Amino acid sequence: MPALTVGILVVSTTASQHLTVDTSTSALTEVFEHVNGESQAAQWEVKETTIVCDDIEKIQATVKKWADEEKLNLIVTTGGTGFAVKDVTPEAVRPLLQKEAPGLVHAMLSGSLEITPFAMMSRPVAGVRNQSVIITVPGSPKGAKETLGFIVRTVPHACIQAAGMESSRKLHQGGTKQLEKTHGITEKAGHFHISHSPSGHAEHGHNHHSHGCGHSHGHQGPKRHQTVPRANDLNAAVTRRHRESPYPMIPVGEAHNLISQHTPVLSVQQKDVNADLIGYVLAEDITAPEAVPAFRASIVDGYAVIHTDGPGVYPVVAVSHAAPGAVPQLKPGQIARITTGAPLPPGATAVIMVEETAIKTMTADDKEEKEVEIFATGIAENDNVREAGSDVEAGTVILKAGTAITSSGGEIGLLASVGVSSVRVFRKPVVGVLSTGDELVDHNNPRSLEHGEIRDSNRPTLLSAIQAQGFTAVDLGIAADKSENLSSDLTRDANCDVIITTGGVSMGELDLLKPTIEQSLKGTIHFGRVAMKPGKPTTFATFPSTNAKQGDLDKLIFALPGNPASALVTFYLFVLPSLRKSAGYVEYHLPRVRVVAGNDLRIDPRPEYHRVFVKMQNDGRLAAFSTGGQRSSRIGSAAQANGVACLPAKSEVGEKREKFGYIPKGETVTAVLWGQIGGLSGLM
Ligand SMILES: Nc1nc2c(c(=O)[nH]1)N[C@H]1C(S)=C(S)[C@@H](COP(=O)(O)OP(=O)(O)OC[C@H]3O[C@@H](n4cnc5c(N)ncnc54)[C@H](O)[C@@H]3O)O[C@H]1N2
Ligand code: MOO
Ligand SMILES: [Mg+2]
Repeated sequence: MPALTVGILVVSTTASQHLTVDTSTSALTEVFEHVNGESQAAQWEVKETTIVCDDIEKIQATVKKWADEEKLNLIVTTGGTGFAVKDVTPEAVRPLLQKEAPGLVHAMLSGSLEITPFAMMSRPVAGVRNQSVIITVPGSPKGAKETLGFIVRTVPHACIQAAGMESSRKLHQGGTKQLEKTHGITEKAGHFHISHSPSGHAEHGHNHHSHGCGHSHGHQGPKRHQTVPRANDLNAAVTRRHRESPYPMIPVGEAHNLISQHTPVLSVQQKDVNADLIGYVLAEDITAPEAVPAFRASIVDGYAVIHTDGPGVYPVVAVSHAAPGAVPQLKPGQIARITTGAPLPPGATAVIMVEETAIKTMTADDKEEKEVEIFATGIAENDNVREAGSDVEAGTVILKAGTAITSSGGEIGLLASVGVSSVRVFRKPVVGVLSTGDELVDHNNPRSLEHGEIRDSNRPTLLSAIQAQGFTAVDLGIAADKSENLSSDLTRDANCDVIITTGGVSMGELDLLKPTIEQSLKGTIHFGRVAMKPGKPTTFATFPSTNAKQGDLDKLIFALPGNPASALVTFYLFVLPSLRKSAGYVEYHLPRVRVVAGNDLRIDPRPEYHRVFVKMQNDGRLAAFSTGGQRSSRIGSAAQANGVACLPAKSEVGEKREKFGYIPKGETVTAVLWGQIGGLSGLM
């Protein structure tokens, strides 16, 4: 798709007066950038941003300029959609719309209502003016971001149609093909039909929105996909099971959004400052109770002087060591021996390094210098002096809320330097790991395997990865492929905030996780399939907690595929960001970098996450080398991998490449990193 141009109009009287308070523009820009990073998604270019006060005429002037003159593809206003007297954005935008878009309004409201009932306090409008699609999202950066997130992957098609783009037919078909593949959505005579149901009885699609009755139908099943039938009935015979997955295959980006939406940030606790604080995120700004240094101190070993005295021979009248205690006053014509970090004698204005001096005379016992000659010339006031508070001023904020305590030691050191011994941080989630499958045998069971048995490699893998990422991992063992076992094992440790299971989520008759979550745990499955390789049956659900300590927070379940490489890749791509969000991380997704393919990388009908080792090259670029065979069962594909190269689906790479079957060596692709980048070996 060509880049679609966007204008972001912040409607806020405060922000229009104090430009610095606007964080909505960057929050919305981030959403577009995030989507740009998804290989199969539309590309957005934020072309215009401006801030106006809550004034109908000003709002209209900007929207008209962007729609009528600049012909931007999408105009997003944020703010002024509430019920306050000053809120006039819908009143300003509505008369400008030549066509209204109730579908977009519905999508924004229904998505937001699932997050907070306060969404009903927003009065969005949406529609088309000339060739521009216009939407109005709420003012809070969080709300704005979430609301935009609900439509941003679908709205390109509206923009392309509204713009009557030359290639719209072709682009649109391409786009629809993608939607069809990932959502089960098809377009017939301009209407979208959502056919989530393999049995064909749930063809609701757009009429869902067009009854005009203003409420949704009472379908059972996952909240967000209201046309999805429930998982297999636990008590039904195998002949009654679904023969096609009832779960729509959603794009990876949508899976990330759903996980973010349902991942709570956990409560705040007080923690001591020591090595156990690593990985926690501060829940408060930390103000320095003490200054560093607390006194004027020397930066070098030498002699404290009065700088105006200049070079010459001076009597050594005192000694100041880096030790507690008072130091006598220095008078003009006198100097004092001093060590690095020791307090300056009152009256001293600079320190001369010992290397720039010589002993002139000594005390009678020859043990100390009596007079010293200073050679240094051009000494300025405060040379080699650390003023009190010059590293840290008492009362200033040294670390802001949202800062993660890293293992580098820097943050712990800073806190310790000002005498902070405990801080308020977000609680980290406790993560249970349960393997499922009758075929599993503990990896350390010394007996040899019987026919059909395999070693449980997922549990030690995930327990290690969770622990290495700084979270508490609880070993929930192996559950047999029986629903009663699964539900009792899933609820066994009430302290777990998050449970990761592996296996039992695909189409086999013993794949019982999904029905168990829905029917026994009364949980909600937010998605049950993702368009990716590996990881297609990745399932994300929440269920009510019975642990009073966890308040009314639901527990999260990541039911990962049993295939070992699939389980580990989906752990990094989906579970880890969620754990980090719960722990208060602001940047909770894994870092992405652009890399050169170090080998030809085979492409698949699904977007593929190819395990690679990313390493710096002699030319200064990063290159990604395949770890070899990428079959989902081969956990060896993750050994020595520090991330994955994100490869587009075959259908996304153009006809020539599609035939070719791989991304050639030397091509640039995006990689997601979970380990340290390899460098050039050798000294700096
Ligand atoms: N008819 C279909 N079959 C399959 C589909 C499909 O769409 N239609 N999807 C395939 C994909 S893709 C994957 S991935 C797997 C996922 O399977 P499950 O998550 O249901 O997992 P299981 O069936 O229980 O096991 C799959 C595989 O993994 C081995 N396994 C399980 N647990 C462990 C463990 N703890 N350590 C090591 N290995 C484990 C298990 O023995 C199986 O070999 O489904 C495909 N099928
Ligand atoms: O989606 Mo599966 O994880 O390819 O083997
Ligand atoms: Mg299975």
